[in-house]
Amino acid sequence: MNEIAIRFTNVSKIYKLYSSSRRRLLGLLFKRIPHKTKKAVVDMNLTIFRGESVAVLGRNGAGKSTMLKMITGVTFPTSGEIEVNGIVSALLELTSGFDQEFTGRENIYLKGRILGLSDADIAKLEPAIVEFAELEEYIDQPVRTYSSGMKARLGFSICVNINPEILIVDEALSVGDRAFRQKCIRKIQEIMQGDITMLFVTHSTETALEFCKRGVVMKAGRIVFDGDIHAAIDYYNTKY
Ligand SMILES: Nc1ncnc2c1ncn2[C@@H]1O[C@H](COP(=O)(O)OP(=O)(O)OP(=O)(O)O)[C@@H](O)[C@H]1O
Repeated sequence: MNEIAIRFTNVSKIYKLYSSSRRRLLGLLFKRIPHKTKKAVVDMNLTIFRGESVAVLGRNGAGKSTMLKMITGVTFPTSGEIEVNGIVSALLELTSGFDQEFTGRENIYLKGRILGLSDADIAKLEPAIVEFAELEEYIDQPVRTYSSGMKARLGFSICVNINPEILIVDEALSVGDRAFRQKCIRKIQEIMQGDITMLFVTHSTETALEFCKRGVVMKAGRIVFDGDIHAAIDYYNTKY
């Protein structure tokens, strides 16, 4: 039987919009503070099996990032349930969780621990992480001395070298210069040869076709198509 990697059951996410930061703060304490609501994800049901590579297509504001953030635990559903089985690595906010005063090496341990790895496991992965990030000279300097590209390279390198079981990629991601981006794409292709589950948010149907076999099309928070990637792209291009 196929193993479930990710399952959404009747998941909705409703954001509350307040007219000022003061009201937003009060809104955390009192339910009655006036606000508008935005349904970012509406009653979503979706099952992704281990080893599947799924593209999520949809225009700006369709709810794609909200869906990913709920998988990684950055935000929580307002209602419904999300089941996630496996170590998740998200190429979304690559530098989140870094301590600017810590060195690159110390941050590898910091982020590795956040991702649930033991120090012994991280020690084994450390050389590959440093090498891939091309930060040998700087790895023992505080991260605050890094350029934004260097930080992103370190973040990317940690995410792809920890042997994730579920990889979440947002194409908005731009890591370092062109040569490094090519290297990232090759690395993603390489880890996709294994038994990894991948979720790929993209506006590019070409990229979706290159990486994914299944396509989910989202519109206004709902899944409007789910199936073979060719059919999903056809739906997105002609019926969306
Ligand atoms: N923190 C938030 N507070 C309020 N509204 C939000 C928040 N995050 C997202 N939204 C709203 O939820 C809706 C879905 O946003 P989301 O970022 O998930 O869309 P998206 O499909 O990822 O878009 P894009 O392609 O532009 O990245 C949008 O209308 C957005 O304005």
